[in-house]
Amino acid sequence: MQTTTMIEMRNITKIFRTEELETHALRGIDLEIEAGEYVSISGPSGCGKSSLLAILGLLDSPTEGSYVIDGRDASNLGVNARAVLRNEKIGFVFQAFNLIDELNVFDNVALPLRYRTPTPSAKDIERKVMSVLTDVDMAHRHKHKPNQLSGGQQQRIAIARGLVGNPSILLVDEPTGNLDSKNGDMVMDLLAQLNAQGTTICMVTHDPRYGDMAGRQLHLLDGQMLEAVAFAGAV
Ligand SMILES: Nc1ncnc2c1ncn2[C@@H]1O[C@H](COP(=O)(O)OP(=O)(O)OP(=O)(O)O)[C@@H](O)[C@H]1O
Repeated sequence: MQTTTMIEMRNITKIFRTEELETHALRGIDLEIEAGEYVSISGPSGCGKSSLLAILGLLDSPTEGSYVIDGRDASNLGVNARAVLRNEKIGFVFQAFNLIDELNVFDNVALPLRYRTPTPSAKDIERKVMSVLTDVDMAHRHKHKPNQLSGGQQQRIAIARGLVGNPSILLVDEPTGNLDSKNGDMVMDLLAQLNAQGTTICMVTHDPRYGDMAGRQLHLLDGQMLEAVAFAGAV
């Protein structure tokens, strides 16, 4: 079967430097993620998970190393070029949902499309937003404000916002951290279902129960990949 490589990192290093201190957050990370994979990354506090996710998500650049996403070299892009590529290629889901309280569900989900140049037509935006809201079973709530929804529902809206631009990869950071176990399980089931339908997912979690749901589990320690355990899983 032919596969497409979505993520290709080689020897990624991240060093944070201040006048007195040098912190090696990532030490030579090699990472490949194929289209359709569901990968989890876990590890103890301070091991480099957020630093890696920030580079994967084009929020930060590495000190050294190469990063190709969906065939585009992102290793040495300036801030503006990185932002354009991020909008096109990356969907984010955060622990804290990060929805805008003043906007209704529809407008929250539409946001990544409205930042696009050229901006899609209103009709196109409506079609895409309602389609992803249907995928997460929240179309009936499109006029609600985030504070009128449960935590689990808010995270489903955040997932819809992550998916609306048809990204190459959905980056998910501790998606159940703010949820009770019932809502957490529901969000994890939704991610598994989206992956089964073809969405490529990379999730950072320190919860081993949820790491198990990914097709491949990676472990970070002191800025290095410990092991790569491959399962027949969802791929
Ligand atoms: N902006 C920064 N300036 C200096 N050091 C930093 C910065 N960001 C992270 N670090 C350091 O880099 C290392 C990795 O941090 P990172 O936040 O990536 O870990 P993490 O695995 O996400 O931790 P946690 O699970 O606690 O969120 C840590 O030693 C941290 O102190």
